[in-house]
Amino acid sequence: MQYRNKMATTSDVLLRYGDDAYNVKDFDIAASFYSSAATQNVVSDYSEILKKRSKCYYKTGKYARAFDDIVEILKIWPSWTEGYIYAGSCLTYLKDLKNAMLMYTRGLNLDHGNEVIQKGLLNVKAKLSENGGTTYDPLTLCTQDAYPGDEELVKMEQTKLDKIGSVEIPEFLNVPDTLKLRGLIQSVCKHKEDGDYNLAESSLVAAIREDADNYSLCHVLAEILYQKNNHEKAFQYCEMIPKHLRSFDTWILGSKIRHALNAHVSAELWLRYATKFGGKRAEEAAMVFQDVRVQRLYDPLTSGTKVNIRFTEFGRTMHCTEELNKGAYLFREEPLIIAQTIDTLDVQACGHCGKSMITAEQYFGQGVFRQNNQIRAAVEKYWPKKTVYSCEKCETEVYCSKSCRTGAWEDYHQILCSSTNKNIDKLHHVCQQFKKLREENCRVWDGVWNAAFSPMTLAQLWARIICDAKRIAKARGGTTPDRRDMAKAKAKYRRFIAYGSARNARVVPKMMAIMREIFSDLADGVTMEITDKEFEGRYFQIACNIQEFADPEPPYKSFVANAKAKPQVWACVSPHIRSEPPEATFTGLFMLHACMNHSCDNNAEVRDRFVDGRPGIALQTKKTIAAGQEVTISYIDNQMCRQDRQSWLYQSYNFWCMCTKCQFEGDDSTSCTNCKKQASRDKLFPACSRCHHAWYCSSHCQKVAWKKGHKSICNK
Ligand SMILES: C[S@@+](CC[C@H](N)C(=O)[O-])C[C@H]1O[C@@H](n2cnc3c(N)ncnc32)[C@H](O)[C@@H]1O
Repeated sequence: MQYRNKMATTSDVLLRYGDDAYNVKDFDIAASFYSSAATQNVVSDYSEILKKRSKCYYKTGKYARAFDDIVEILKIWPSWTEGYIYAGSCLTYLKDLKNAMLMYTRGLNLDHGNEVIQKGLLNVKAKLSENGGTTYDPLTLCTQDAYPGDEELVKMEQTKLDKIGSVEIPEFLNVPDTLKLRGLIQSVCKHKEDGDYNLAESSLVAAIREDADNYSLCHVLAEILYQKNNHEKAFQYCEMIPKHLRSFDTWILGSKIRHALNAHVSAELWLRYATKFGGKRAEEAAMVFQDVRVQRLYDPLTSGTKVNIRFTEFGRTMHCTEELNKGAYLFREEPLIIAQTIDTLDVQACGHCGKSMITAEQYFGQGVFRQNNQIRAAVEKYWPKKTVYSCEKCETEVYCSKSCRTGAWEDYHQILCSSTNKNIDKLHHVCQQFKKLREENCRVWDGVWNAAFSPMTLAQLWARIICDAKRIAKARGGTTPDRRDMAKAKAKYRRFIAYGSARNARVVPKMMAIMREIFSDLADGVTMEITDKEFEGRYFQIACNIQEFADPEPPYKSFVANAKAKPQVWACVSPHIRSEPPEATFTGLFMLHACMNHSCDNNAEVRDRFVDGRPGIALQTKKTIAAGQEVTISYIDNQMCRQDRQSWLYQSYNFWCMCTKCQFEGDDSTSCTNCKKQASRDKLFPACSRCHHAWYCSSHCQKVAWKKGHKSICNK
């Protein structure tokens, strides 16, 4: 980076440049010249420039910036009705609906009959009621905190970036030739308009040589080079802009360039600046930050699959990378942690991998098994022989192999084994007691437990973190994990969103106490403090992301297949075959699966499948999914009516579903599903004759709704 003579270009010239660019609809360049003009105090009509610039921002979708300018103008000129319309519209785009309403209302106070304002207001009100007051805000749930090890990564990335170097600009002593500069800028605008980026690039290079202090030009050139995928050159021009002169857009552009150059952590660094200095646009920067982070964390996980993960207004979302037909598989995945569901604890299964080890006695029931010799003979011959490996110390947990037993010990059981942790028995006892309560249809055990998932899942999670931290400490030659080791061990779980409204630490204080006891007294000087916050956070992580799954090939399946092949055997076995056999079901946390949002009209389904020889899950399409389309699953039973679906989702996951099915199905015949008109008590609205899940006040409303979306969800 060279230091050059500063030579300001006068404001009226900058204004003219801006107008030239505006006239050829190059609003980005126009805005950058208006910005330069606005910073020069000699300009007589400041609000006129802001007006021009806000229009450029508005036209290029930079609504927060446009809004900021409009507010400035309104301070000078509060009776500018059009300003309130623009402001309302910007805020609507920015989803700040309450303030949008305020702006429109102020405009309406000035001009009561203004139809544009009235329309804007109606639109905002409709959007507000659509949102149903949801509080889900993925940006506040996903922080910008660095990951352990990011510091070292940034240094490595910077060394690589330094090698790209900077642009050599000769020292200028002469005053820029404004006429020549204007000509060059006009040709930049023209070439950009014609889509000829090569010519635009060479004119910009010449313009920068003429007026190297014009960092707007460096920004525009870097942007063009970035679009042309010439990331290294783009980086060089972006680097020319000194830190204190970088605009919000430059921080964003710089981060994109770094991201393209595989300097993902540096990109995050630039985006932190963009968020910090973004003012009203901070949210925009925060979205880009999360998207960059999501790509850095998830692209390695999705390589070789047919999906990718991106960040949208609904947080992490999964998308198809190619068009897929119904029945296609998207990916398979193994769980990060698993725990057997409380209801199925009687069915023997491997505690480490989840393989079913159901015995013939458990399957047929003790009575049948003991009294029926033929069954016992068939079992002897055809039931797969499984050796059960118990934990050698506690004999409580069982495994399907020696390697699972060793794996379990290394991964978590050394913390949760009653031989080393006396308090774990309390948790086992609670699980058994709660199982009994659930058999009596009790879903909540006051103060002890209230969730559908087993509390053992929580214990597993903490135990795995401790075991990982111990491994990390050992690898660096330490004996006891320190804070950094713990942070590293916890890092992978940061991918799981934690969202909910109940204060579970207060709702189930007895479980909190049990967990505190289990994790307070660990050997080797290791501690895990289960604070209220830690408990709440982990509880919600599990509640929001858990998935039930089971061994796809439990022993009875091969028994049935073998027995069926022998008619004589089958004749005696078949009367005892169970239509709903007892299953050992597990709940698990899966990294990719946890990125899938819910839709009541989901396009994919979770299947039980083996992954590397162990029970896991596979995602299968339910209908054709286009490339780029979001992949959704259902968190609930979609056969329920709209009202039930909505309340289940709100109670369990804290959001109001806004999927197509929820939008284009109604609740009952008392209101029109399309226009929301209320029916009179003696004349309710007729239902859609096909699906009976939508009600309309007129055939006009029915036709409108059909076209708008009912068509896609109307099933016989
Ligand atoms: C398994 S996560 C799905 C991925 C999530 N978007 C993320 O960023 O991690 C489940 C959480 O995502 C949110 N979510 C899922 N589907 C949604 C939807 N249709 N509308 C709003 N929020 C949704 C809820 O907060 C839910 O608890």
